[in-house]
Amino acid sequence: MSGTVFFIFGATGDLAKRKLFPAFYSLYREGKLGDNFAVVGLARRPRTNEQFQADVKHSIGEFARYKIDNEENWTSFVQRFEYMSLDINNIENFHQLKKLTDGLDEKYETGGNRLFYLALAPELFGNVSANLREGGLMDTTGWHRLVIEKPFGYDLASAEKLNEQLRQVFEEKDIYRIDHYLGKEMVQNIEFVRFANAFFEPLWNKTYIANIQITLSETVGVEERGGYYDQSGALRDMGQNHMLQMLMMMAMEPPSRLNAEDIRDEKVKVLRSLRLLETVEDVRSNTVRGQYTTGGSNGKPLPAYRQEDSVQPESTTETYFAARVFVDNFRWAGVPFYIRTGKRLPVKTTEVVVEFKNIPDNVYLAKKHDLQPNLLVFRVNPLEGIYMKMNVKKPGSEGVIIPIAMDFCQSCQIGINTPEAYERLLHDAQRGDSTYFTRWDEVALAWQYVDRIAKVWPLSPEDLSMYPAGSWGPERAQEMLAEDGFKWWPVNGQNEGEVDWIAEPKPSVLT
Ligand SMILES: NC(=O)C1=CN([C@@H]2O[C@H](COP(=O)(O)OP(=O)(O)OC[C@H]3O[C@@H](n4cnc5c(N)ncnc54)[C@H](OP(=O)(O)O)[C@@H]3O)[C@@H](O)[C@H]2O)C=CC1
Ligand SMILES: O=C1O[C@H](COP(=O)(O)O)[C@@H](O)[C@H](O)[C@H]1O
Repeated sequence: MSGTVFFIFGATGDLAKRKLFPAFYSLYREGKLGDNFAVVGLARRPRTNEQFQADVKHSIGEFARYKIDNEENWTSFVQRFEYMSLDINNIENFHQLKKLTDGLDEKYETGGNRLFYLALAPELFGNVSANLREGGLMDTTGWHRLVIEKPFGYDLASAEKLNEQLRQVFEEKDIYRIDHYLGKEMVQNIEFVRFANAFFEPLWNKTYIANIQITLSETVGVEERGGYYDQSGALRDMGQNHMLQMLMMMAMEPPSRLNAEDIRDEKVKVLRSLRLLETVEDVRSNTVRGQYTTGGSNGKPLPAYRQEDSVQPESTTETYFAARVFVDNFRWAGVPFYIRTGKRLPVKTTEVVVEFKNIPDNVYLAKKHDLQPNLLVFRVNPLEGIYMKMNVKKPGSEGVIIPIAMDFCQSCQIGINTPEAYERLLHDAQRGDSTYFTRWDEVALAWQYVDRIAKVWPLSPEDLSMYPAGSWGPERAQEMLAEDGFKWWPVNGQNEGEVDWIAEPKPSVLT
């Protein structure tokens, strides 16, 4: 592993505390950081190195996968963390940072390699990159990479502006735009399951697949992020990035070579094939939006979105979003991809369901009453695994067909040792692998798709449906699938009060 100085801009913030410091520790424990590294924490508030190291220890104690159980090992890790108080807008601070870093390069023999991680509010991204150059931090012979958090812009125009600012300092190949869903084990697994299995690969098309459903449901509300979220909403917060990324992974063609550019080329082709929602009516009939009102979960009352901190009392921001998306290419002609996400839904889960078409008319189908389609389900979060729903003969019966599940629960087997998304992504950025980061053309095309929807929504304010916190969101989302003869399949064994089919399958009786 090449030597590296990591810079965490926003080192006193929530992301650094909950995700980044624990990720560093896991990578260190697994020997993935090498010996030649240092971490510089940067934010405005004053901290001594000792205070900062104590913060890092606290964060790791609370959030890391590994316990701190060896004092010598811990000391060798934490002494590499230094803190400097820096204001993004103060160029003098960047000159001081250069001096500090030149010393660290020498001390840890990093070869001048620098990884700048911006765990900051997006409006600061442009200034940081300009000041990195002005402050001389790019003047070394090693590599210089920028890791940048989402959101990347608010719409296509603002994303373009930000991209131009970054490109004045960094080449595209050195910009690592984070979408943490791409760091999730099961999202990465999609392409392996698809392309490494003879019984899926040939079926992965319009002839055999009826529809694909992607659900990202959350039980939480907007927590402390009301100010940001009220400007953003579910479409921009989750739709533009995580949901379209998963859709791309499901729909892309196999890449010719397993390298970052070839894989991302294939993903981009999916975005280019998305059927744009051209007219107001297209948007209205293919999207659903909602906002939670007061409700409850497990007997606990929950406030309405409009009562949350930093949210406008008359806000029309959507906290729920669903859409019917078409990928207009040969493979997917006519196959709907349904996507939905929302806050304050009944369960926290991310799942992708592939519903296969019914088998051709044969003796079973001709006599069937309640034969259910085969499903392949990717469980992404919080459970990780894959299950398949199949039809089999009920043991001991005469022709009773029951659906059964073949369930591979990866997280049950690997448990707490599953690497966190941020660990993988940090490690990939250090070793220069940008496969699971979003390239500029992906970001731009995703905004182009989302912008059209966002522009049209205000024209039909009556389409914003209110749903009680703790429910499954607007009824219209069920109707949208019913129009096509489909329904949302239960996620995590729950949906609209249905009985979990795994627990209590309804038999189809052959007469
Ligand atoms: N938290 C999360 O789980 C997630 C966060 N993100 C994204 O990550 C980024 C950071 O989020 P989060 O950690 O939650 O935000 P926080 O508000 O918790 O932290 C912001 C950080 O920025 C620093 N900061 C603010 N202004 C300046 C300045 N002028 N100069 C230097 N430092 C400054 C703050 O420190 P100080 O006040 O001391 O200067 C603080 O360390 C955002 O882009 C967010 O959208 C993305 C996904 C998840
Ligand atoms: O990017 C975001 O993701 C989280 C959900 O992430 P998960 O890994 O917990 O599923 C979401 O809560 C947040 O609003 C959004 O900004």
